[in-house]
Amino acid sequence: METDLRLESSLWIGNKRYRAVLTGWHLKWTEADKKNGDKKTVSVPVAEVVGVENGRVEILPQKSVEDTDKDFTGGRSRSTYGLLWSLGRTQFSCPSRVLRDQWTNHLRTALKTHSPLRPHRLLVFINPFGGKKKGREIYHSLVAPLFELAGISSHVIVTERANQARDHLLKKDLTGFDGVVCVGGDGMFSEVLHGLIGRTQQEAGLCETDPAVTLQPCPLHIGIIPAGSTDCVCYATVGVIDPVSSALHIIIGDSQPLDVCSVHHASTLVRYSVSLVGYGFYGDVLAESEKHRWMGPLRYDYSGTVVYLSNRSYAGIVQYLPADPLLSSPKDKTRCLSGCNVCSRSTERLFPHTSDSGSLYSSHFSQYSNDSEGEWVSVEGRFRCVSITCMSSSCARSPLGLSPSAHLADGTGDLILVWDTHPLSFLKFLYRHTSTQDQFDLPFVEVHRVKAVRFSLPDGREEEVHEGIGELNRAIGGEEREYVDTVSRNGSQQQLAQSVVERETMNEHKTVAPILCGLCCKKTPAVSVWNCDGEILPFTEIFCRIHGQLVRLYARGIEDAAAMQNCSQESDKNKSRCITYK
Ligand SMILES: Nc1ncnc2c1ncn2[C@@H]1O[C@H](COP(=O)(O)OP(=O)(O)OP(=O)(O)O)[C@@H](O)[C@H]1O
Repeated sequence: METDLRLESSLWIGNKRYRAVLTGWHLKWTEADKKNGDKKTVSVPVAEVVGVENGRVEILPQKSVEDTDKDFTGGRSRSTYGLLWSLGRTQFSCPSRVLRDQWTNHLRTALKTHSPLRPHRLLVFINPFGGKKKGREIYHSLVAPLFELAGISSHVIVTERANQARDHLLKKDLTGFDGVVCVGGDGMFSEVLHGLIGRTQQEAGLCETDPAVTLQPCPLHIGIIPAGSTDCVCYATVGVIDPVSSALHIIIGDSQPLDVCSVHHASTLVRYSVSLVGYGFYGDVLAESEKHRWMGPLRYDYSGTVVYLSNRSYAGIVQYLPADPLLSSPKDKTRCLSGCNVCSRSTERLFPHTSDSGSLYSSHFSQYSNDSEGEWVSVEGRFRCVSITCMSSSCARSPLGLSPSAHLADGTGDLILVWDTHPLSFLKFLYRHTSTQDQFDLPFVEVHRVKAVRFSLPDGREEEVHEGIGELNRAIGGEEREYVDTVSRNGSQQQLAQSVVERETMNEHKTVAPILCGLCCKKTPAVSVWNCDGEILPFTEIFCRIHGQLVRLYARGIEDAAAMQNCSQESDKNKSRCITYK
């Protein structure tokens, strides 16, 4: 194959002549008319080539093609500044049309054979109302031209209602698609996540509601084009919120596996989460912010302040199944970066070298069997917050995230327990999320790497909750309906019997919390609510299980920013690497 693909000839970039060689894995060109010592060579991995087109082509901000006989244009993804990627464009001129056609054909074949994970056909969902309502514009002006250059055909659906993307993925024919792209924020990603996981389990004949069932990983990749008000999943998996960088990761077929946490109540699957499942402070902030949606993104700052000032802690029993401490620790001060060793070892653990994935999954499942029940650890007390996160959950405001050493794909989550403490100490904990100081290095904070977590209320809480229900209804009338809506709107899957959820929801009101009623409430509520990736859960007592590498994103994780920075400076020194050549 290497020999078939090899092509070598003189090419011109501008008025300089180069000796160009395509080997299959690399396209290289070296200045031809210089003395040997002065000759510079540019080497572009074929895996980074976005596409090739005949003629002199401009791609961004607007596509234009000057159809000439002897030119072709190559686009490649390149890191411009740290984690930000952009399109590098090179215009080559050949001595003849025949040679030009040979080059474009060889390059296209090399892309097929040496970069096999590239998508050819994508299903794209655009939420026109996400974030600043610019989803459509972002996709058509920044992303679609790149997909076109890469020869990717996309079927675009602009959503007309919430959950349209999820329902489509659950019910419609997905044959021929390599991946699903969501243009929107975390809510839109969550829809696609639920749709794809549900569809995969349906097809495998698996029951998602049972936490003991080992779920099938999704065959389709998910791409995220950030266009929401919160784009945490994109930030934590790409390292930057930039539609062009994300589009380039999709085009070159980068693949980042991701752990997913399933949240269950009794025998019901409530939701899937990849980021935060948080009780106490984070639940209260979300509940409070829902009352002030009219404030826009400011509502989170406002609600955070209100909830902080209300100085609440909640009683609870937390049981957790620790992960193997020999593999990694949430306090080991490492970061999960591209090509992470911990995640790679986990891949070997979850998917040993055999095609029999059924048995592999059952071996993983044994960790949850009765044999491991003895390993459960139980703690009881009053907590400011209880959080479970499958990833660092870094975002622009908290660049290191809730758990800076968490891994994207090691099959574990981090459980963060913040015990009741003095308000100023808690403020210190919160503040440390915005700095590089270690938020776990505080006496009232515990962090554990876990495979599963159970949360329950201590005995006797039930009565207190009953008393609180009146207050709840007075403070946030109609909340009961809202709970049911939340589950049916965002809750897991079609096959979750709605009636079960509604019945459970009604029952749960006997035990579930009066949610936050702000500073106006004289009595501290007995229980908080769970914030699950930005949605309020209708149940207090939950069971969470981490599913290793259940989905794959078109991303490559966080590249080492320092290394990338050096690379970028090097490339600036050598202008020929910033390819815009003729
Ligand atoms: N056409 C639509 N109309 C109304 N809601 C929609 C539509 N399409 C998707 N949604 C829903 O909008 C919600 C928010 O979308 P998204 O995450 O894209 O934006 P966002 O601005 O980041 O949202 P938020 O800040 O509320 O999380 C999602 O839960 C999604 O289900």
